[in-house]
Amino acid sequence: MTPPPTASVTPAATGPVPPARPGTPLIRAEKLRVEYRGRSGGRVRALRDIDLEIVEGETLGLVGESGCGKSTLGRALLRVVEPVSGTVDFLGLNITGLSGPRLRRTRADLQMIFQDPFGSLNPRRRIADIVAEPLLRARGASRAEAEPVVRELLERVGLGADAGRRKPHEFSGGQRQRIGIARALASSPRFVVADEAVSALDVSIQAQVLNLLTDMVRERGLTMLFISHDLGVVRHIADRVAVMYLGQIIEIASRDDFFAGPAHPYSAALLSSVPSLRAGGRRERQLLEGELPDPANPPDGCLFQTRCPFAQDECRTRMPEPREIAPGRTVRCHLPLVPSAPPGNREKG
Ligand SMILES: Nc1ncnc2c1ncn2[C@@H]1O[C@H](COP(=O)(O)OP(=O)(O)OP(=O)(O)O)[C@@H](O)[C@H]1O
Repeated sequence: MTPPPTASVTPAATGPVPPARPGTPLIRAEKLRVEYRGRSGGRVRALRDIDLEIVEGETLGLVGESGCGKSTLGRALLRVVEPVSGTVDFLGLNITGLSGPRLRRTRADLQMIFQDPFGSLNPRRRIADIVAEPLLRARGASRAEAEPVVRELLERVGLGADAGRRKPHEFSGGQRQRIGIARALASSPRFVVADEAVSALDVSIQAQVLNLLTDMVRERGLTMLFISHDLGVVRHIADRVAVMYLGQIIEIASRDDFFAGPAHPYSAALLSSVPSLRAGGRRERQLLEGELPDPANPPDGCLFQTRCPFAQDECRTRMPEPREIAPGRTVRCHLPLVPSAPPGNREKG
């Protein structure tokens, strides 16, 4: 296999980035809180003290209804959105306090693929300049260094090296998303957030772009947070799945455990809304009752209790803490649908 193109670049001001070590923590969020001013004047807690670890080489799928905080989490991990409190560590370095050139150089390792290729590509610029930008700006590469990297990337994403001379309007939606992928990978990042990266595309094009993305992520050993409302796509691409509800991660599990039988009633309702994904033994559709609460005015106790068919008194008064019910499987629910593994099994890991 040809190694991925890399420019000869200046090392990050944070020091040379250590080599990839699959399975070790790459990104860690601790008590990450982000708030916005709500329409009614109240505070919307978009992220409620999120604790999350993403290990090197994995793809974590992030799902949940619109407005639950998925994009905010992706952006906060990349330091595009500033947290009110909490920290983000990248390879053990707290990047929450970085600014200026140190932040800029760290950003070379942390890139984003956007949902809307139209919105994220400047219509007046040539594709070669758009793709080269992260390499020039964040890695400090020269134009001469960037040129072969960009040509190789444009070929790799299936557009041909000459695509660099053209402008975004000359390409279809799927092609523009390929340009978005090339741009995100130009600076040889270690971590990529793909935020609804294929949602705006036709289904047939979605599959092609998704395959390209997964191939490139695998080839380069990248770590990815894959945000999507489409559970079918997440099952295809993710190693683990995290589910968000009103700014909290309410379940996190391996892809296989999750799709075999989700542990949180909210996850179960999300899954049961997709006929082809209904988990074994729970064939009936479990409708989500009621409206998503106003995030500026959330309920007491468990945030999901107003819509949960299994809610008991305790759920209405006490917020459940995250609980590890099996190795690598955490749920924030007083009454999870999947019983805790007996201690013997848990130790086997
Ligand atoms: N710039 C902003 N100003 C005010 N409120 C915001 C802002 N961005 C997001 N929010 C609010 O924060 C909450 C989380 O939004 P976010 O976009 O992160 O959710 P999401 O799960 O990604 O939704 P979607 O799937 O619709 O993109 C929502 O209540 C949203 O209205």
